Amino acid sequence: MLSVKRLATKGNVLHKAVAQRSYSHLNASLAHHEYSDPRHDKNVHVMHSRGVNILHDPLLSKGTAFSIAERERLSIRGLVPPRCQEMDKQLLRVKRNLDACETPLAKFVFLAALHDRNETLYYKIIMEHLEELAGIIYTPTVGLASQMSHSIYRRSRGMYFSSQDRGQMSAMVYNWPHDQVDVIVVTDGSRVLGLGDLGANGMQIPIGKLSLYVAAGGIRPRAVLPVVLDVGTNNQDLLNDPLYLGMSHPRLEGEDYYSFIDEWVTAITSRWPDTLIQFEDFKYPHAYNLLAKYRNRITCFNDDIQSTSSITLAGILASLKSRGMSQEDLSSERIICVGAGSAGVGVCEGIIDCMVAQGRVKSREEAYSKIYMLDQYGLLGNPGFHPPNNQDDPQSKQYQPRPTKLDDRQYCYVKHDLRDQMSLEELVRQVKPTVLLGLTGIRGVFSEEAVREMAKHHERPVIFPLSNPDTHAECTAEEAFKWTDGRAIFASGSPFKDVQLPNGKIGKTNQCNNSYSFPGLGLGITVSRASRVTPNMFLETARTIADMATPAQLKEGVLFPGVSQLREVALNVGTRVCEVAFQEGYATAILEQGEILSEVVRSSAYEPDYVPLVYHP
Ligand SMILES: O=C([O-])CC(=O)C(=O)O
Ligand SMILES: [Mg+2]
Repeated sequence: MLSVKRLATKGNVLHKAVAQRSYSHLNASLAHHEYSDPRHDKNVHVMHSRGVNILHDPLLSKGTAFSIAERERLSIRGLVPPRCQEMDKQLLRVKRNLDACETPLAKFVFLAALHDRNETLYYKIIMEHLEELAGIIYTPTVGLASQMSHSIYRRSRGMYFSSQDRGQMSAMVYNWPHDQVDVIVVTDGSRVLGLGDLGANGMQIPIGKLSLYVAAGGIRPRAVLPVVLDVGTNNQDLLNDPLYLGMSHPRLEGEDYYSFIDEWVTAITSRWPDTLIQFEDFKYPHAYNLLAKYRNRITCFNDDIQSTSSITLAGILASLKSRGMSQEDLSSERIICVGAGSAGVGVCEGIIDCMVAQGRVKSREEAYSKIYMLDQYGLLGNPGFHPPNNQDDPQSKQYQPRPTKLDDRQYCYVKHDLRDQMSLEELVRQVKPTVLLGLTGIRGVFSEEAVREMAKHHERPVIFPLSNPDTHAECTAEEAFKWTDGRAIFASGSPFKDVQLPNGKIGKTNQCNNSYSFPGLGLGITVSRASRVTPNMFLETARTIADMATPAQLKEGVLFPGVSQLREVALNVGTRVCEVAFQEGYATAILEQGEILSEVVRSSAYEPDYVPLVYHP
């Protein structure tokens, strides 16, 4: 294993070589090492081929920015317009064209095409306008783009493994052209955001997540791999659509499903043993079962369960400070979580982990007692407490037990002293929660009655409608502020604009999305080459982010730095995750004496700048 220090030195050697224009001494072994150097994108890129293919390779192309000397060196003289244009002019052109697109979906298609032509320029524009463009390449527009993916399809990106590839996957992985893959985001498209089963159309989600891994987390564009596992779909509209691009059969389930995933994991880890695998948008309970199966075997985590949990915990911890309390007061909160799927259960587990780690609860069971969970039927409560059905009154709501039993993870939240399936409104009246979390994927679940009731009992009710995209959030920011007379501390999964309040003040919104947590996690794991992703890494991610807002921001209800600061957030999180990886003994990179981790992490992060291209046959 090359140490972090030695990798840096290799980069410097190459850099010097370019400065002196003495390319001839770059021997094959250096050129080979260049491919395993996480920083080589910053220094020089050694090419083994030249000609028009370079123009058409989005990882290498500079479009009109190739210098005359480079055009000569790479045999592309005459294949681009005569004037060499630096990146600033290219950015101007791209931004003008982007602004002329009339709809968010048109912007999405435009940016995807840029991604396919010139990745450096794509990341430059994304990073310069992160706040504006995150809403296009990521939630909410990526949700619409996923629904429409088969209609807007232009060019393939990433890899698809489908039910027709069984038995072939360990050979197929070698079709991917890059030997080093640092991060894979994989989905089976079974629960895409709050939009349900979108089958192979789910590919837009790994692509969007990995764009943020690069833009915010500083992972190199050539080292990311988006993947769809196409095990069929139960979405009848897609199955009936002649343009749909995925397999045309219902989803594999049971043993067929799990052995399919197993074949894929084996194939991937045989080619890239130290890659980080992020499981994304798998439906409940597959999401949990896969995490339980692989978390202690390979470097992996589930984004919806673990990184959503981490950022939600960060939001609650920061909200404690903004309400004049300390983060250590977490276990004095009363939390209602509406949603008992992968994100709902995952978010609550993270909160419980933190309560236990803080040591203010006597047991994990006591921590569970602080969180009230509802599914689509209502509170997970005690069926025995239900009044008997009134057979004589056909109008009265008849109690029906849930059609499927709660599993062990959900069962931990059952409140034995409260009636099963109690409505949110009634529960709020009884419990007077301090925090309301929404992870249902259903607009309108946070009713006016429930929110107003909550606001009667607390000066600053914490209202987090976390479902994505914005059209599926449990309530809007306008509603939350209106129903609480502007007093809510508000965070949503997808962005909402700040709200002008009748008293002239501004109701500040926060975006509580896992894009604050996963890019830094990936950076920390890539730099430390951690072999496992551990609960402490998520806990520390939450603590790191919760400590970033200033006292003045907290006072106004701002919990996190804005989306434009995602790179800074990721560098902080990445450094902390790296430290945890070394402390817990999972780091396999070697840190030289005297190296400062935060600097190693910062200097490892990719920057979208054109680097000299050198031809070396
Ligand atoms: O993608 C997002 O915006 C957050 C997320 O993971 C989800 O909602 O599934
Ligand atoms: Mg997700």
